[in-house]
Amino acid sequence: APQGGNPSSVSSSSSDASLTSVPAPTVTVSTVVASPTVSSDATLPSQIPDPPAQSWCTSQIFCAGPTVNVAGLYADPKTFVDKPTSASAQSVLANFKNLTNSSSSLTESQLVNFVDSKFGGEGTELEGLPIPDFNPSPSFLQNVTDPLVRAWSGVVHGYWTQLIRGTNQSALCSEGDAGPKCESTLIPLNHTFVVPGGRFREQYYWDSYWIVQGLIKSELFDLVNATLQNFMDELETIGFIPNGGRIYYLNRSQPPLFINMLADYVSATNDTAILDRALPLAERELTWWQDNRTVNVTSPFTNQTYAVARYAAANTAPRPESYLTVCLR
Ligand SMILES: OC[C@H]1O[C@H](O[C@H]2O[C@H](CO)[C@@H](O)[C@H](O)[C@H]2O)[C@H](O)[C@@H](O)[C@@H]1O
Repeated sequence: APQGGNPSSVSSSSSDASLTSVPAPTVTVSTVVASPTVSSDATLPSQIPDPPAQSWCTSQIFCAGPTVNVAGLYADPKTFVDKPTSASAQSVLANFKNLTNSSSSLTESQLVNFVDSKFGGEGTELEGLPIPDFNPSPSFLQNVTDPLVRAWSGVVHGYWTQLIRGTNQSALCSEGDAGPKCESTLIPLNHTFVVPGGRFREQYYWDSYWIVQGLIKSELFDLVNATLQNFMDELETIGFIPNGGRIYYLNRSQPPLFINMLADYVSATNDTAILDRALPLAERELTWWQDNRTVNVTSPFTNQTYAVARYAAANTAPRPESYLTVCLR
């Protein structure tokens, strides 16, 4: 949903013939324009120390280094960190340095101009995708007896068409022959995925567990498979499944529900072939939790020692996507 300011949209819609019985989806990917709460000639607070560098996110634009987010340009600090640069990181950083060197007191409007000229729309590395063979009337709907609830369930079922994303390969920041073209916080995924929506533009770990429950009811099994393939890719390349599909989530996890999603998918489809790849990776995830998130706790009452898994993050800086929210507390 738009989050303040006049929405500027990048839309994609489907004309897939199999969707003729439901309205073709129009997916708004990019939404927000700057809406600072102070006047445009207000100067930025000086002497704000840079967030300390974090080994799990070395981006000097989005995680460490001087941050644009001190200016509060957007109602939601996640907006800025979801904007890919439109030039190489090196040139964006040099430009920012010039700007701060040339003026002892940078103003809000100078910063708005800088961001508008050096960054693209948030989420533009993603694209809305149609659902091939979307069935507007899956069998679970026939079992809903109350006509009002059935109609409402049909509307909710239709929301899937708004939430399907892929990595927009043509907008992806990657190092080509001529060097890096841009920098982005997106963790690119090879397969289609389902997003929670609104400011949550990427795949999330435990949201996907609930999403999978719904996709199975909606008979969208290929999307469940794609969700699992993305998580398996992450287990292979990252070693665990991060909180969400952005680099600023790389030190956080969510409840490890991959194995539950896998079990639900296999029960619903009998696609046991997936297990060849999935089971060793499920083991790898368990080992990661044992090695990285498990502590021994001894009961003062029984003197028994238990291995307890818990959430933890090695972090000494504000969360990039919640920068001012944390700093103003
Ligand atoms: O629906 C996605 C997730 O939304 C919330 O958490 C996310 O936003 C928080 C603030 O930016 C951030 O700290 C957290 O790491 C993100 O996952 C919600 O709390 C989650 O339960 C949910 O998965």
